[in-house]
Amino acid sequence: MERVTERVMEQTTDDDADPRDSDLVRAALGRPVRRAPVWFMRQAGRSLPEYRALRAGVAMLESCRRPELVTEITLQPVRRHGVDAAIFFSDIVVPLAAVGVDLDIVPGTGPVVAQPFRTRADLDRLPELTPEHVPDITESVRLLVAELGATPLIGFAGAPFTLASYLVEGGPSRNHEHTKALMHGDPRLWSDLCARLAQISGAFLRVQAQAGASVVQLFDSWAGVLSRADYERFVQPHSATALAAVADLGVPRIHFGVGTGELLGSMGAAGADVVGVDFRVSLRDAVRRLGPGYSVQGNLDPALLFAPWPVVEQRVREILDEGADARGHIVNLGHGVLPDTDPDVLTRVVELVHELSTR
Ligand SMILES: Cc1c2[nH]c(c1CCC(=O)O)Cc1[nH]c(c(CCC(=O)O)c1C)Cc1[nH]c(c(CCC(=O)O)c1C)Cc1[nH]c(c(C)c1CCC(=O)O)C2
Repeated sequence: MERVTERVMEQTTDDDADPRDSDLVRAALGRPVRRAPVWFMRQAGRSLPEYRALRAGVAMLESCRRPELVTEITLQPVRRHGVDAAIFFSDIVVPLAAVGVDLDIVPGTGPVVAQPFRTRADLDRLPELTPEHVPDITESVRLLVAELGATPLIGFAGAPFTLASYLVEGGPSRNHEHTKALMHGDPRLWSDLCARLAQISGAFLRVQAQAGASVVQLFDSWAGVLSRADYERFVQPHSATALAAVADLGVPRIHFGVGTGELLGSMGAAGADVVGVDFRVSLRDAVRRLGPGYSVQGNLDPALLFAPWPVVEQRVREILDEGADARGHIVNLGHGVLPDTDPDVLTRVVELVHELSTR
């Protein structure tokens, strides 16, 4: 643990109230932290009974558009676990629905698009996103930032590739065959589709950052199904456009995907301050692949949270130790919290990370 504490600075109380001075933001920018920041992807959601109670009878997409509900659901895991960040309660398809795409989030399945996108004419169903499409998002973020005080809010969007895969396949997909067929069969249309999606993602991130989110995360969850060559040719430029949309706002940018061990360097180069690492690659290897200019986020296997506590504890210790190789480390899972996770284990992980990384 020596190397973890070396990066930990003296506790200060002066400007504790500014989320831009939080350990999350500091770690993202490679600055010294008071203690290692920890939060969990999908921390707001089905693993919490208080979430299920609030959501009863309200459809997922509808719940994302009600500011009071969004605020309460976003705050639940912060209160319960004492995590170092809130993640905005929404979904990657919310901006697509906001511009008029006919889709639904089906429980147990995920986003389902009524008419899959396959032809140039389909682009007409994908107008650009303006802040006027999502006034409720601005309102929710403002309400949240007021409630959160010193705790930073992470805004997010889906990356063009992951969004395109839902639009082109029409729903979740194992092989992404229609997406890959379009990408390679009509590269012009693919590029135009992703350019439109990059505008939508970037604008959605910008709305959240301008309303007060302190950090943003671009989720390219399914990018790991691509070779590095295809990623760099067909995807990276569009993700770079989405990330560039908030470059002038000074909010650190996290870029995340699953199974992206071969893509980490290219995902960093798209314009990220932090690269998310899943549980397949050790943080030490990730840092080596990325080079010195990036912080890392990750990478506890969400399934390990079902193992006996000593296993979890040992792994958390290792992750903190490996993360110390990076200029900054945000402790997280390698992917989202699984629905049946015992919430008490998440709370224990937060306590352990804080205990181990506090001087
Ligand atoms: C691919 C993806 C989606 N949505 C998201 C991604 C990228 C992250 C990842 O890779 O896991 C991102 C997302 N979705 C949700 C959040 C909210 C904040 C948080 O992380 O806690 C975030 C950041 C809420 C949600 N999004 C969804 C839920 C579950 C809805 C419910 O409670 O009924 C939540 C809380 C629905 C959703 N939406 C999506 C899926 C695959 C699902 C699950 C479907 C299911 O198994 O029921 C698309």
